[in-house]
Amino acid sequence: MSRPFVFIDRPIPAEAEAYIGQYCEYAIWNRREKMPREVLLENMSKAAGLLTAGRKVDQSLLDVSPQLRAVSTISVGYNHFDIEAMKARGVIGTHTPDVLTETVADLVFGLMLSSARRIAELDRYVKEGRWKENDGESLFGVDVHHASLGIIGMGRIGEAIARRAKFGFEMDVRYSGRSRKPEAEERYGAVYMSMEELLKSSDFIVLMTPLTAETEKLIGREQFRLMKSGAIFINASRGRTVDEAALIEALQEGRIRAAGLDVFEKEPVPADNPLLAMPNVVALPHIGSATSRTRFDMAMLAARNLVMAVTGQRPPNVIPELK
Ligand SMILES: NC(=O)C1=CN([C@@H]2O[C@H](COP(=O)(O)OP(=O)(O)OC[C@H]3O[C@@H](n4cnc5c(N)ncnc54)[C@H](O)[C@@H]3O)[C@@H](O)[C@H]2O)C=CC1
Ligand SMILES: O=C(O)C(=O)CO
Repeated sequence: MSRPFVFIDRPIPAEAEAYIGQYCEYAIWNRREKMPREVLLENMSKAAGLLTAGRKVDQSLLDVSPQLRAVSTISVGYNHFDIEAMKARGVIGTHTPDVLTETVADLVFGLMLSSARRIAELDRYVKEGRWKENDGESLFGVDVHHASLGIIGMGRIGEAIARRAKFGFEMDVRYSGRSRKPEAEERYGAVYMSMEELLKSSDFIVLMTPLTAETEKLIGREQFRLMKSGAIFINASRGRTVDEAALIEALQEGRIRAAGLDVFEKEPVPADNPLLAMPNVVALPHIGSATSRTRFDMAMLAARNLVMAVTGQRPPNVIPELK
């Protein structure tokens, strides 16, 4: 039987590339710069599989990919997949859940601690030689331990955040969502409540949902108005789950104390985004899963998913909507 041809649209670890090479013919775009469209078109015209991390898989891509049977993304989020178009064409979509859960939860805690204790802001202050200006109180922050934490999106990562909150920081955890999560209630004492109640009562609010039609701009002007005065808002989900203009307004008006953001409406975030000029905003370049080990594990899992899908086996990580 001839080996399937797959296209890898970004550099990946040598081990993942070698693994794919054991089972498939492949081409790889091994450079950091933007791929010319002709390269994509040429490869997709014959590819049975695509390994990517965020490329839009929509009708226009499917139209130039007549042989395509599977797309494997090196991410747990798959909002770049047009699920209906993939379903209609019978294209399998896989992602990389679980392997990044703890790494992302660590980063969320980093954002919480940095926003509450002003770590990034005061790091700049010391390095700029301004320590001598200090009058004590102007450097005060707020405590993370024993504070209340509202998690919107109590999934894999949400639970890992709840575990750290409960056992590491003795926080009072609450969550909202479409359904109750009895394990999270039992293990972390998480209290289920409406989003409105959660917003009104939490010192920290962490957004950890996938981006879907339902969660797009889930947090907007009305939701920021409901938040406790002095609340800290953390987003490590996707930029578009938040109405960024409303977030900017809430910060400018001092309705909320601070924000910790790993994701933005537009990425890379433009240098003139007002959020970047705010000392009480911690801004990171979408690095939730970015540790060497986790990125390696994600690439290996995505490679396995791809190989299984294009060699006629059922990969373990087909996205739920396409199962
Ligand atoms: N910043 C980063 O680098 C990373 C961001 N992410 C984002 O985090 C998301 C979550 O990942 P996992 O926890 O693995 O997914 P998951 O599917 O285990 O959890 C998502 C949770 O959100 C809940 N949810 C969905 N719609 C909701 C709504 N309207 N209100 C409240 N809850 C809702 C779901 O019921 C589920 O419990 C990913 O889809 C991705 O967008 C994931 C990894 C890294
Ligand atoms: O996995 C994801 O969804 C990311 O955003 C990057 O790890």
